[in-house]
Amino acid sequence: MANLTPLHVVAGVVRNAQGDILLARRHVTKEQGDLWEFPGGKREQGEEPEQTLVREFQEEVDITIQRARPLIRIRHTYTYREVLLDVWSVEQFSGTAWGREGQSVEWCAPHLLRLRTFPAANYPIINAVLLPAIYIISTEPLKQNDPQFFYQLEKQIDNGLQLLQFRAGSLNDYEYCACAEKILTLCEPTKVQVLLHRTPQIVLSVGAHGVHLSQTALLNLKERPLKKPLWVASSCHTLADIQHAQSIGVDFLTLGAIRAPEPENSLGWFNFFTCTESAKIPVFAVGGLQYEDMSFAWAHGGQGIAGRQHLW
Ligand SMILES: Nc1nc2c([nH]c(=O)n2[C@H]2C[C@H](O)[C@@H](COP(=O)(O)OP(=O)(O)OP(=O)(O)O)O2)c(=O)[nH]1
Ligand SMILES: [Mg+2]
Repeated sequence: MANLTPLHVVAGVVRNAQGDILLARRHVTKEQGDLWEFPGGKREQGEEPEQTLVREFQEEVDITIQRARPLIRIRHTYTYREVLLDVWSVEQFSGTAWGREGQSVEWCAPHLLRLRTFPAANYPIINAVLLPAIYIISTEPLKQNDPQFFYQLEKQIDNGLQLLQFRAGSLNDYEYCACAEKILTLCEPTKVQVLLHRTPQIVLSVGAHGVHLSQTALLNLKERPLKKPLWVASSCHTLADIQHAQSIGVDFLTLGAIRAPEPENSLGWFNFFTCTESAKIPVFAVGGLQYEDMSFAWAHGGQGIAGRQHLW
């Protein structure tokens, strides 16, 4: 008889001082043999996921984990079993990694992760690894050369901005493109990824890093509008939106509003969690959030938080 409970597997993403990520190569005789993986293994009875993570890292790669936080949970059905891959981001560890079970281990630069062959469940996890925990949505510039807007942008870049969505409903396409080009120039030295809340054609014409689709734009699409490695992100409000986003190959999404101006329209953390549990791609919480909400987002299966009022 088929086993209906998914096999709970806890794995960890560890970065060294250069930002490279620890990978291990699964033994050729194991399930998913000869593929690269994030070290980890099956949760044993009575263990909390964090205890599994600590034990598996000790057993497999001789690393002692001091602090970790949830990154993403993905359910994947292999022919032999459904697996719940519970992936953690390791924030503090000690020790020097080596393959205690005879497996190869390697530190891999993030931009090379997509070139490695992993088990099928891992592909959305790679996006979660490549994305930061904060997705900043810009405020509206008043005009194409709004000095206050660019001052704020430079401040954000100095504060470590990594992922930006440029939103400016009041600018026409010409003004929007001029502004986007200036943003891209300012963001280039620190490799900030800039997604445009406009058409995929505009993304290609100005050389941005991807598109952010509104819920309406998402629902009108039948296929992914840009090729990888450009990002395709979208705004979602319901589980049906999420399923559509996944069916066309969206890379990540924002889900909210967690706290809407009218409380009766708020999604809330419990509903957010229900959605992230069935989602197979990274989900940012959005809507009335502040930096202090980050640990709630992580605890409820989110990649992190997105927003503008309080974050920009
Ligand atoms: N550790 C790990 N397992 C993964 C990844 N991706 C993925 O699909 N899996 C699957 C493969 C296996 O079916 C399962 C993990 O099993 P495992 O063989 O690592 O478990 P374990 O360390 O407890 O090994 P063992 O004691 O059974 O030998 O999860 C990943 O990135 N890391
Ligand atoms: Mg293992």
